[in-house]
Amino acid sequence: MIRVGIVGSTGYGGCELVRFLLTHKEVEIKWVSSRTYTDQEYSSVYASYFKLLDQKCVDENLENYLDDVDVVFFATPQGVCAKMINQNVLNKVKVIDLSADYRIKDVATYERWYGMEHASPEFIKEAVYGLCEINRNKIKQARLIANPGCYPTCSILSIYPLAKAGLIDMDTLIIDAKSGVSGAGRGAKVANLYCEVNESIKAYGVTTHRHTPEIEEQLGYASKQEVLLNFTPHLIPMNRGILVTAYAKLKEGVTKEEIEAAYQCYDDEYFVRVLDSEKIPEVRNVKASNFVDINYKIDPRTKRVVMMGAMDNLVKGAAGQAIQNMNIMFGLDEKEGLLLAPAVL
Ligand SMILES: NC(=O)C1=CN([C@@H]2O[C@H](COP(=O)(O)OP(=O)(O)OC[C@H]3O[C@@H](n4cnc5c(N)ncnc54)[C@H](OP(=O)(O)O)[C@@H]3O)[C@@H](O)[C@H]2O)C=CC1
Ligand SMILES: CC(=O)N[C@@H](CCC(=O)OP(=O)(O)O)C(=O)O
Repeated sequence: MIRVGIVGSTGYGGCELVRFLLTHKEVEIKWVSSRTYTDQEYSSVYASYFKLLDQKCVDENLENYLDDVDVVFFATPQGVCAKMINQNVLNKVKVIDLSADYRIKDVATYERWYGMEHASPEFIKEAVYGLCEINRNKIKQARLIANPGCYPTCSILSIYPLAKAGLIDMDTLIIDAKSGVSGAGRGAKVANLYCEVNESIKAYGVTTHRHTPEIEEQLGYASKQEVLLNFTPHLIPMNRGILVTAYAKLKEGVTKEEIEAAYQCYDDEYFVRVLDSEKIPEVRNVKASNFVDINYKIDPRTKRVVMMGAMDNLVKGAAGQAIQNMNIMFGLDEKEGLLLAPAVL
C-alpha cells in the first residue's frame, strides 16, 4: 500500500483528493493535516465524509509525520509548499504540489507574476511539470511534481497538438477561458459571495492573470519573447468546471487532414477524449471526473482554427491529475482511483 499524507486537506482541492483516494485500491490515507481544524475529525469539516474518513486532522508540523508516509500532497495556497519542503522532506517522501510554486522554471518570472519571493528556488530545476499526457516519462522518475494549474491544463491539452506540430501561428493565439467559482478555493472572499457571482459573468485578471506565463512556457513561447499570448479568464456562476475556447490562425497551406492527424496524439490517452467531429465539449459531461473533452473546428472563412476544451477544475485541473501523477510515479495503473464517471447532474 502507498501511504499518503495531505497538507491543506480541508480546502476544495484537498477534499477532492480525499474523495478519489478513498476509492484507490493501493492507497491508505495515513493523515490529513490542517492549521484550522487540528484535532478535529475530518467529517466535522465535511459532513459528507461521515463514516468514510473519520480520522482527526493532524497539525502542520510536517516533519513529525514524514516517516508514516510515502507521498505527500500539498493542496495549499501559493508559497506554502515552497516554505515547507527541504532536502530532508524530499529524501524521505515524494511530493506532489497542487500550487504553482514549482511550475515556472524562471524564478524571476514566478516572483513577478505571483508577487512573492520564492522560498526554495533550489528545487525548481528538479521539479517536473506534471501534465501527465505530455511529461509521463519524466514523471516516472520524479520526486517533486509541480501539478499544473486548472486553466493551463485545459488550455494546453486543447492547443498542444497543433502547437507541437507547428500548424498554427502562435502569435495569433488567443485563449478565452471560463471557470466555476470553486476555482478560487474555499476561503471566504467578498468577490465570491453568492450575490456577487450569481446571475453574472465577468472577465478578470485581464492581461495580468498568473496562468499566462505557465501556459506560455509549456506551449514553447519562452524562447521567443516577441511572441506572447493573450489569455482571459472569466468567472461564471457554477460550482465547478472549466471551458476553454482558443483561436489561432492556421499556417499557410495547413490541411484538415494534418489537423486531424495532430489530435491523434491522444488516441491512447484514456483521460483525454477527442470528440467526434461536430460534438462540442461541455463542462457537464466531465463534471467531477478526470476527463478532458476536446474538439476543434476550422473556420474556412477566417482561416482560423477554434480549439475547445472542457474539464473539471478540481479533478483533472487539480486533485485528479495529482493522483494520476502519483500513479505514474509509483508504477501503478494510471487510471487507478480515478474511474469515477462524470456526474450527469
Ligand atoms: N480550486 C481549484 O480549482 C484549483 C486549485 N489549485 C491550487 O491548489 C491549491 C489548493 O487550492 P484550493 O483547495 O482551491 O484552496 P482552498 O483555499 O480551498 O484550500 C487551501 C487549504 O490550505 C490550507 N492553508 C491555507 N493557508 C495555509 C498556510 N499558510 N499553511 C498551510 N496550510 C494552509 C487551508 O486549510 P487549513 O486552514 O485547514 O489548514 C485551506 O483550506 C492552491 O495552490 C490552488 O491555487 C490548482 C488547480 C485548481
Ligand atoms: C475561479 C478562480 O479564481 N480560479 C483561480 C485559478 C485556480 C488555480 O488553478 O490555481 P493555481 O494558480 O494553483 O493554478 C484563479 O483564477 O486564480
